[in-house]
This record gives sequence, C-alpha cells and structure tokens, in this order.
Amino acid sequence: MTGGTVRRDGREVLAGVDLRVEAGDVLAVLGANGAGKSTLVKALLGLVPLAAGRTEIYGEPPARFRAWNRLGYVPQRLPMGGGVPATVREVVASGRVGRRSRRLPALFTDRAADRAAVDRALRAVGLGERARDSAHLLSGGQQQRVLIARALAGEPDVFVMDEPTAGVDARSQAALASTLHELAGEGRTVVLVAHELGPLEPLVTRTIELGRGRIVHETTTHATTVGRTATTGRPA
Ligand SMILES: Nc1ncnc2c1ncn2[C@@H]1O[C@H](COP(=O)(O)OP(=O)(O)OP(=O)(O)O)[C@@H](O)[C@H]1O
Repeated sequence: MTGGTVRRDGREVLAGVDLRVEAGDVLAVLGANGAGKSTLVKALLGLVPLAAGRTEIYGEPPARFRAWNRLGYVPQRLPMGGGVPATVREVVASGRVGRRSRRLPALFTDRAADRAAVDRALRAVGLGERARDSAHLLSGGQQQRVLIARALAGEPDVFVMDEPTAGVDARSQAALASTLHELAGEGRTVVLVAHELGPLEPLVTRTIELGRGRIVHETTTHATTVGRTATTGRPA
C-alpha cells in the first residue's frame, strides 16, 4: 500500500499509510480503539475503497486480482446473524470454495482433500466435537474460532486476521498461537490486528502501531523473510 487514505464522514480515518507486507512476515497491527486498524486491513485487501493512494495484492490492484484463494481473511465479527442456519462444518467448509477445481462435479480427490482440510481446521481450533452444531448458536468466542477455522481450511498463503483472539479464552488463544507457529514455520504470511498479543507475541516478526490513521511506531522483532512478494504494493 502506498499513501493509503480512507475517508469516512469527511474525516481521514486512514491518512496516507505506506506499508509493504513481505512473504513470511507475521505482522501485528496495534493501536487504540478507533485508530484505524480494521480499516487498514480491509483497505489492504480492497474491501474498503481508497480515497487516495493505492494498494496491490501480489502486484495487482484488488479489482484485477483473481487468486483470492491465496488469502484467508478473518473478519472482526461473524458476518452471519440469525439468517439461514449453517452448521459449524458448513461454515468452515465454505473456506474451501476458492480452491474448488472448475470441473463439476468435484473430483473425488478434491472432496477428500476438502474433508481432510476441514477436519484439520476444526481440530486446530478445538471445535471437532461441535462440527454438527448450528454456528449461530455458539458463543461469541467459539464463533470467532469458527471464522479462524474457515480461513485455515482454505490453506491460503496469507492470513489476515482482525482481532482473532478477541473474546477467545486463554486455552484457545494458546491453540491459535501454536497453529500460527506452524504456519509461520511453513513460510506463510500473517497480518493480525490485536490489542493484546498475549501468547501470539513470540511469533510476531514486525509490529506497526496506528494512531489516528497513521503509522506512529514500527518495530522489527526478528529478521523478516524477504523473497516472494506477499500482499500489497510498493515499499514505504
Ligand atoms: N462504516 C463507517 N462509517 C463511518 N465511520 C467509520 C466506519 N468504519 C469505521 N469508521 C471510523 O473509522 C475510525 C477507525 O475505525 P476502525 O474500525 O478502523 O478502528 P480500529 O482501530 O479497528 O478500532 P477497534 O480497536 O475499536 O476495532 C473510527 O473512528 C470509526 O468510527
């Protein structure tokens, strides 16, 4: 992202942010309530329009980018309310949609890979026993874990997680830390919004802190892996 600017109600809630996420980064986006963290991660992915500046994903503007299966986004809140009830397994399996081969009906090997990935994702968030339950009847923290599992099931290269640990108990936070540790070890890229890093702290390779829509502080805690270009456009 270069000069990323988002205006809401005539106010700049993202004010000229330059950010390049490299492959293998585990980047934590920190800052007070209202600092612009969610807006930044949505803008990086093209989910909110920029009033000025530009963002690129693997070198493409979001409107032209096609390989969405390479990205797994965990939004801050569960987007489904009390609408059509879906089981936990169905929600998690929806994370595989982007990986579907174009051949219909799905090949047997696709279906087996889908089942295995969904089972792994459910186990990783400790919801294997709840797979048949209605997702909208779970607690807030459990629903957050369903969303994390949906992203894991897609086996993307880049995870973008907006407060994945908010409202999630200590044991589940530790389980998420261990899963992210494995993913980071495989060279996947993680961008996560957090208030408190808690057990995720040892995994983090970079932090940026936002204040009033600007990057006010940056740290690099470990050497980042520079190589394949991950999300977003030009260097700061
Ligand atoms: N849809 C919207 N319409 C108007 N203003 C908005 C909208 N979404 C966000 N904002 C404003 O943009 C600013 C940044 O919001 P954002 O949600 O990005 O902050 P945040 O750092 O993620 O906060 P939190 O830690 O509370 O989640 C806030 O002042 C918020 O009120």
